[in-house]
Amino acid sequence: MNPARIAVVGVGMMGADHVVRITERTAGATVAVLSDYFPDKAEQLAATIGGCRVVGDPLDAIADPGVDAVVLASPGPAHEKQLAACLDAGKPVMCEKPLTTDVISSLEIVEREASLGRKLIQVGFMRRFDREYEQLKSLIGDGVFGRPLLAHCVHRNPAVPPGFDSSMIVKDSLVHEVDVTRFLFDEEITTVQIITPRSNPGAPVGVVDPQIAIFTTESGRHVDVECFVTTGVAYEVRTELVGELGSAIIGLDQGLIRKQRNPVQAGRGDARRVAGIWGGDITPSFVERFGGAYDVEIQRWVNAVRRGDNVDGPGAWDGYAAAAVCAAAVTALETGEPQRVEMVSRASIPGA
Ligand SMILES: NC(=O)c1ccc[n+]([C@@H]2O[C@H](COP(=O)([O-])OP(=O)(O)OC[C@H]3O[C@@H](n4cnc5c(N)ncnc54)[C@H](O)[C@@H]3O)[C@@H](O)[C@H]2O)c1
Ligand SMILES: O[C@H]1[C@H](O)[C@@H](O)[C@H](O)[C@@H](O)[C@H]1O
Repeated sequence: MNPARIAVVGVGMMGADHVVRITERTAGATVAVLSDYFPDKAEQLAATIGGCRVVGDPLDAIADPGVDAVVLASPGPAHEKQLAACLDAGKPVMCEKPLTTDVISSLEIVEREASLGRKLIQVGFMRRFDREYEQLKSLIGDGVFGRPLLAHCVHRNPAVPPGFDSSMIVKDSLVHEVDVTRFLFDEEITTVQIITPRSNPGAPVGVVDPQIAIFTTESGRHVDVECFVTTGVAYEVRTELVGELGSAIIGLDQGLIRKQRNPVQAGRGDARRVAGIWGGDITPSFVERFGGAYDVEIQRWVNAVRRGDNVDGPGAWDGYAAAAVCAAAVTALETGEPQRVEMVSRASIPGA
């Protein structure tokens, strides 16, 4: 089978990382074309990897007959047009989150893809490919903790780029916990509230940081998230899942830590930690924390592309659902009131 010929559109931090990933660590794929709003940037990167062409206009890169599939790592506002071009060309695309930057255009993309009868879009919610998140998901599937009841999440960044505002904490950072909630519990989020404690003096002027988000899901589960993006410390992403019969936490550099009723002494309220100690390293950024997850994400996507299958990772619907929750969360942030998430039903779009 020939390698999949990939165009990478947008070669900034994330795009350049994917170029190295595809070139050095992905089987069955080759970077054929690079494209960026600043072609010089693409030229410089192309010179370091060799064997690929630079195409100035991203839409030409997508339509290029020498390209089988596209990695979109341009900024969110560029995604709508570029995704539409991928659908028009019938090419699979791995689109970094967000799908698009608003709910209406996200829904349009869902409808457009559904009308083709093929799943071409994967959204870059890489946590679904992280080993620890996969372990949490399997624990739920195995019923080890009975039914899951709630989750507590922490999402801390040492710093954010210039221009990052309060709503971007929702749309750029909290969006990952939105997807984690939907992934773990397999149901939609129905309400969202944002609580704003006293702001960190180290946050840029006007940026409301930290934020505490509270989600309620269709079946009444609760998820709370501390999103704090200017800690000045390190990159910390933790999720603790609490079920009827026990709990488990990931993100402590200890692997998954489980607490459950002692099977021997069950009934006496006894609990034991199955593994782990406190302490360990904290990753400096998402590149280290989720490097393995990005590798798996891209490899599985490439495998699906080569088989000619529908992509099987998080798709356009997941991107739309995340956009709908984030829109409600931004309103919740602005008003201080809990908000209902407004979404169309999936069943109303055949093929979505
Ligand atoms: N999954 C994750 O953990 C993760 C992490 C970081 C960023 N992201 C996402 O990746 C995308 C890129 O983020 P980044 O941090 O690499 O940003 P970046 O600013 O470092 O890179 C973006 C690149 O796109 C180029 N560009 C701008 N407009 C363009 C256009 N219309 N067409 C093509 N190229 C264009 C820029 O010149 C730049 O080189 C965003 O959607 C972001 O949300 C995801
Ligand atoms: O764009 C990044 C990226 O999505 C990271 O995974 C997230 O942890 C950061 O908060 C966000 O700014």
